[in-house]
Amino acid sequence: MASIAEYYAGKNVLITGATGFMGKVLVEKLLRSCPEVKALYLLVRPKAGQSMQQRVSDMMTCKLFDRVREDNPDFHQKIIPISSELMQPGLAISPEDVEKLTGCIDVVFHCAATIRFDEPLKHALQLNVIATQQLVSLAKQMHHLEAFIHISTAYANCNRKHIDEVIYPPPVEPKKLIESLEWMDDGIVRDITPRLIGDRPNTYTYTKALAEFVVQQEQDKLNIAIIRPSIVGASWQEPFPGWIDNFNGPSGVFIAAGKGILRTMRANNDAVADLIPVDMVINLTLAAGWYTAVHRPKSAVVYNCTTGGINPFHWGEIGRYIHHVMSSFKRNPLEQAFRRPNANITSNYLINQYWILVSHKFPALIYDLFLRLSGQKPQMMRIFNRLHKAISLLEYFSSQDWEWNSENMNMLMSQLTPEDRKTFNFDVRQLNWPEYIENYCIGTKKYVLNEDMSDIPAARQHLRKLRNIRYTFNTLLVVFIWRVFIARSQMARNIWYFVVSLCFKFLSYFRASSTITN
Ligand SMILES: CCCCCCCCCCCCCCCCCC(=O)SCCNC(=O)CCNC(=O)[C@H](O)C(C)(C)COP(=O)(O)OP(=O)(O)OC[C@H]1O[C@@H](n2cnc3c(N)ncnc32)[C@H](O)[C@@H]1OP(=O)(O)O
Ligand SMILES: NC(=O)C1=CN([C@@H]2O[C@H](COP(=O)(O)OP(=O)(O)OC[C@H]3O[C@@H](n4cnc5c(N)ncnc54)[C@H](OP(=O)(O)O)[C@@H]3O)[C@@H](O)[C@H]2O)C=CC1
Repeated sequence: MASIAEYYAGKNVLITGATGFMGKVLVEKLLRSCPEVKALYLLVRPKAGQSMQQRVSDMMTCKLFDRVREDNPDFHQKIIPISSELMQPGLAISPEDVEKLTGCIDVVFHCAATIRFDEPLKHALQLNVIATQQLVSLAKQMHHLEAFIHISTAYANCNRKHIDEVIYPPPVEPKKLIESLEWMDDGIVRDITPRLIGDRPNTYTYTKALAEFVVQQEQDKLNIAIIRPSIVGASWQEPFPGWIDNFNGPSGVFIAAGKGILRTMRANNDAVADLIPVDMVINLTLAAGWYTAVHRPKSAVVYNCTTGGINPFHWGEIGRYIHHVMSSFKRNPLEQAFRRPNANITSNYLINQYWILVSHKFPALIYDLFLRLSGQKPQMMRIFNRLHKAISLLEYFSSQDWEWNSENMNMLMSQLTPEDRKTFNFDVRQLNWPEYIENYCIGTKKYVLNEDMSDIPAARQHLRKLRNIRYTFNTLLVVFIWRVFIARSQMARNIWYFVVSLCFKFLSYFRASSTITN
């Protein structure tokens, strides 16, 4: 049987969401580890005043592609951008491009989605469900298509506690929902959204569940695999340890903690923190593409791409490793930190609220007061309000426990040759969590914030300055409180005199004993 790289040799691959976090890693890995792939057709839209050509060119110059560039400086010749806006009818692909794609594509990877937790339902439905439906229709017209790989999420069925590698009945028939939302204005849709999503936390997980069903409906006509990654984090090894380019999920939390802004977060200590590195997800995705095309399973195969059942890591452990995370940030500090990094995880709501008040709101108030007094615009309270909104949306995932069955992931691994197991490694048992988290933190600094590692001494100096400010502030606070007490209470005065006289006696004793020994 052909190895994975041999399978992709000479193949034309279509990728949606290639400009996104996972899509980019997929493109890079395909080019680097399957160098004989014929061409990658990327469905890209123009955005923020940039044409799709420009966006793809910019993407290929980014650091992620350094290793591919080294191996093959002409790699860009294999990339063929196709203009497409997935929210439009027919995905806004020109008839010539449709003809080209239907004539040559062998494998489709569908990564595009809106992953925002606060997306209005209509928008999430349009992109995550209707666009998927349209892509499936396009795929059915492809003459040589061997595999259709859909990227879902392990949380599509987060209303269940145990999640098997099956497609569950959808919360509502997608067709009916699409038809009924068509005539409703945005206000009505907003009002009925909580009723519709029911026991799911957001429109994202709800629409991803519907999308799985939409894909499954075509399992008789297409060879389908559905990949369900859990919380996708920075890369483990490839192309560089710690590569990450966004603020989603834990990345924003780590950055906010590293900047000394986030000091407390609620998580269930005993629950599994199901992180999975992006390179492992992509390796599994490519292996699933190969397996689907070669074995052509009769029905859609679902891969729960998670770590919890195999190499579990708990929020409580993050709590213990947090010193590791924080000391990593103290060794490699982020620039312009607000305070020294020192975050805590707690499962207790009241304790969390207390720390929010003392460690978030109070310092923000003081800082904003300082800004106002120095004639600047206050900003810290606004930043904290946004942080609290983001954290409140993430806490659903950090305060509960799920159990995913990942037998298909193990089955797939057993099908790989020893060589492929190394090149397309998704053996999560090999993950060393403290080392991974340390690289993740450094990655947020290097690749998300684009901070120069040579500026670390200055960042450390800034942390020392913050420490001195804290010591001075704390000393002044204690003296102030004590002064207030002494002025008002006879007992405080008595204690104060007692402590002072005790210190004096000690000093006299030590001076006397050192005079005798001399
Ligand atoms: C030490 C403690 C350690 C403990 C670790 C604990 C970790 C817990 C993490 C739990 C994670 C659970 C995730 C569950 C994942 C489900 C998996 C998936 O399927 S799906 C995948 C998961 N999906 C997600 O994770 C999506 C979740 N995110 C969202 O839904 C939205 O971002 C939002 C609603 C939270 C905020 O919306 P909104 O307020 O409108 O804000 P915008 O987004 O519009 O951003 C505005 C600007 O701010 C920028 N920026 C952002 N953060 C930071 C930062 N920290 N700093 C600086 N800057 C930051 C941002 O780049 C943007 O810049 P620009 O582009 O304008 O230049
Ligand atoms: N990140 C995570 O933690 C997890 C992600 N997933 C799934 O993985 C997949 C990829 O996620 P991720 O890479 O993190 O997401 P990103 O938000 O980084 O990328 C989304 C991609 O979709 C494209 N896209 C969005 N809207 C449109 C549109 N209207 N027309 C054309 N393209 C569009 C974006 O293009 P553009 O650049 O033009 O905006 C981008 O390339 C998603 O299906 C997600 O559900 C699953 C589990 C966890």
